[in-house]
Amino acid sequence: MSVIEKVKTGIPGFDELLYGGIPKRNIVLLSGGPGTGKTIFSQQYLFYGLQNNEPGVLVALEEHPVQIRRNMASFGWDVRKYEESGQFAIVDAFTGGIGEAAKRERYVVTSVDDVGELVDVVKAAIRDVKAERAVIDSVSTLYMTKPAMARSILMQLKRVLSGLGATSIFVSQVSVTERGFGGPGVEHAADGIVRLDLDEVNGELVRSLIVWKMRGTKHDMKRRPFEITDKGIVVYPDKVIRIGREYYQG
Ligand SMILES: Nc1ncnc2c1ncn2[C@@H]1O[C@H](COP(=O)(O)OP(=O)(O)OP(=O)(O)O)[C@@H](O)[C@H]1O
Repeated sequence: MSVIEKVKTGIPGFDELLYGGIPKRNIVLLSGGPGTGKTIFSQQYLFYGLQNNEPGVLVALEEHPVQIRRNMASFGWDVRKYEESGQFAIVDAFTGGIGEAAKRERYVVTSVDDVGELVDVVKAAIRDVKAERAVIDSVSTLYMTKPAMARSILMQLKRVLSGLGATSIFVSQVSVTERGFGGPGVEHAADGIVRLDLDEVNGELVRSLIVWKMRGTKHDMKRRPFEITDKGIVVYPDKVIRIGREYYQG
């Protein structure tokens, strides 16, 4: 019997929900509304890899690479030395190559509407650093204006990343009230879905997550609370949370 290799996210409390980690080469859709912690979760996943000799690539579509390095450093995740040693790369799919700071970026996608160009640059970055982990933040940006293309865009990226051996998180933005994870095209194409939520309970915002699907492993089926601290995300795998979300989302 072959045992499926797992990739530890390193997020305290989370790997237990997956009985060890994400099955290798899976594409995990990390879905949630604004401010739910998707970016922090995915950056923590990459940095844990770097600390454990697993190179990574971050495809930045939502924020300037300069801002990403700064935000990561604020959690103690300083990626510069890993960029210098060739174990980490940020693909700049944000600036379009415009601006002084953008000129210093090594991997730049000039037209985000051109998925072919994006795929080529991502491929080069993955090969150069020999990435075992990849994050796209966010995939929603790629098909916001052309939802009919969502599935084919996702499949192209999946083929490249999974084919090159990377285990990936695709950040998927959904609106606060949306019950889904980013549309049927992507939800079925992804190997896993993790949903992050922020809900008002008794006048207070409460964070929780649920593993909706994960090909290649059994997984926890309960809604678990988590927190964001100065060191990143901490999940409480032994606590259950009920948020009565069905009331307003039926
Ligand atoms: N040092 C910190 N300590 C505690 N919470 C923090 C800290 N830094 C950020 N946060 C929380 O994390 C949230 C931002 O998380 P993140 O950027 O990962 O969200 P996101 O799901 O990617 O959102 P969006 O889709 O809007 O970009 C902030 O709104 C804040 O509540």
